[in-house]
Amino acid sequence: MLITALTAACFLAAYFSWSYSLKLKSVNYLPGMRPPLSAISAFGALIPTSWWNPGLHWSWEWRKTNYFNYKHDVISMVPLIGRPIYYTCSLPVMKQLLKEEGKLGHVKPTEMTDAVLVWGQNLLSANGDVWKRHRRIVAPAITNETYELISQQAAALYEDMVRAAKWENEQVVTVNNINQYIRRFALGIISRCGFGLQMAWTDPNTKNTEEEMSFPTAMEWVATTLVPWSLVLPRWSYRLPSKWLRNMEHARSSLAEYMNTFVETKVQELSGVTDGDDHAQRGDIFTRLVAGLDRSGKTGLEKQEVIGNTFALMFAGHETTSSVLSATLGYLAFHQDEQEKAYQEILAATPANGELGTEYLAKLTHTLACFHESARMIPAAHVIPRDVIDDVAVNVTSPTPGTIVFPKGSRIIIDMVAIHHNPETFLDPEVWRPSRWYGVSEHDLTMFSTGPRVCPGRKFAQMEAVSFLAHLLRDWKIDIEPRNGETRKQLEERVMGNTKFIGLAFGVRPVGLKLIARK
Ligand code: HEM
Repeated sequence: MLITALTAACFLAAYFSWSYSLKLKSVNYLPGMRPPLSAISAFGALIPTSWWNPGLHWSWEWRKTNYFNYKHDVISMVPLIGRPIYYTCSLPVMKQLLKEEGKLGHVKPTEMTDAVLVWGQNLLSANGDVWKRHRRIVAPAITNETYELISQQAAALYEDMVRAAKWENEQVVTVNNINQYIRRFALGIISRCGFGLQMAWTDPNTKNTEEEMSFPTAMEWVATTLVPWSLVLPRWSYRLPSKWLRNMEHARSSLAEYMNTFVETKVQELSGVTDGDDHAQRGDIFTRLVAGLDRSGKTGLEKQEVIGNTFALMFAGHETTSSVLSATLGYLAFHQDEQEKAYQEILAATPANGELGTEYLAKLTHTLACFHESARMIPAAHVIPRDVIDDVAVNVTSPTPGTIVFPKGSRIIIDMVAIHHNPETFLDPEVWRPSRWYGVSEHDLTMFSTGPRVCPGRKFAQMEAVSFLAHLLRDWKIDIEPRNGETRKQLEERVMGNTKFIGLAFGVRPVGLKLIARK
């Protein structure tokens, strides 16, 4: 018995050592991490970052020293259990990989995009020709009219927020969790401007009973809980006797029903539109997507694809922007001089009637730079994963100039945290300095990626962020209270260094702020 067990153990050890040596060979023995579990496997991600397990947060936790002190453009992670992965902290490598990706045909790993496929194929998850068709229809659906709508709706939502929170007559307000307000604001903006859904600040349908769940609540559950957990949990588990799992299933089915109704209603609305009417051309994003339903072949979307894209845009469009906006407010509270600059800029741009339209927002370059700098410090889209379908060669400069070939079938993770904290690219990367974004061209706003799959919601996010900041900073000076004799520096490290995943977006944990009325 003992001999059998020992022999089995020997075989197992020999097998592991043989398969591990193959994995090392597959990455050409490129230096890097050799953990027991992959950082993006279900178990590896759930275990906190520590010396033996990189975990989901390794890139952030070790951001000051990663990639052998940023002396290697590309490293490999070869886990004992799980597939080997290349990671890069180099902006030039990212550009080489993504610039031509339409031609090179990289694909997004399905395990990492399946979670947003539940409602139908969509721009976020699709690859190849399917992606091209979705991109052709979805990206142009965000138009100048959308940006105009954002500036109008941001003003209305901001007023609703102040009223609902009863801040109107207050001189000083203490907010324990500004992120909550911003999340609701961002969901309100994408619902109203993207999909013409007049989501009120205070949800009248707050009962959220077993039978009925409101749209915002269902969206919140799905975006922050169902999507990330569905990467780990099997589908059947939603039927297990647990209130939490039941809620998740309830949220999924409620959202499916809402989205189905939205599409049906919009189809009926559009069926009343005569040929000469350009209503569909002028409409919000959703109207344009539904207008594409009738078409076929290369220019059309199926009903389930319209629903898939509706969800994808809602999802991609609110968690990311709200994460960066929360971080921006945190940084502005710590950097009073930069906040004052933004305030003066906003005052100078505000017309006599107080209305901030798109033309005034275009003048808020410093305010926008504060948003960009926060997106650099804490990138909401923290990784860009790709599988290459052919050998791909890239030029590197560190540790020595040369070429690295990623063999066909390999997985590469473009590490957005490391790219944005790499001192070779960003001088003093740990310093929050908005001026580094002054005059930077749209194509170099790295936090929105680059190449054909660059974020189509970039301008949407910028308009939304600047509109919100313009209203809030005009009315309130924001500050943050130290605790137990902390210095401002220590406080900043504690608050802004404390990050987590909100759904699939990366962001700062709840930030508590003091708002002091400007008048
Ligand atoms: C601060 C806010 C945002 C940031 C930092 C951000 C960042 C990014 C990044 C880095 C990508 C590339 C991901 C990849 O290729 O794997 C991306 C893609 C995407 N983003 Fe954004 N995004 C933001 C806001 C938005 C908004 C507001 C929308 C919609 C209204 C949106 C919709 C999308 C979509 C649909 C894609 C997939 C595009 C494709 O694959 O062709 N994003 N975003």
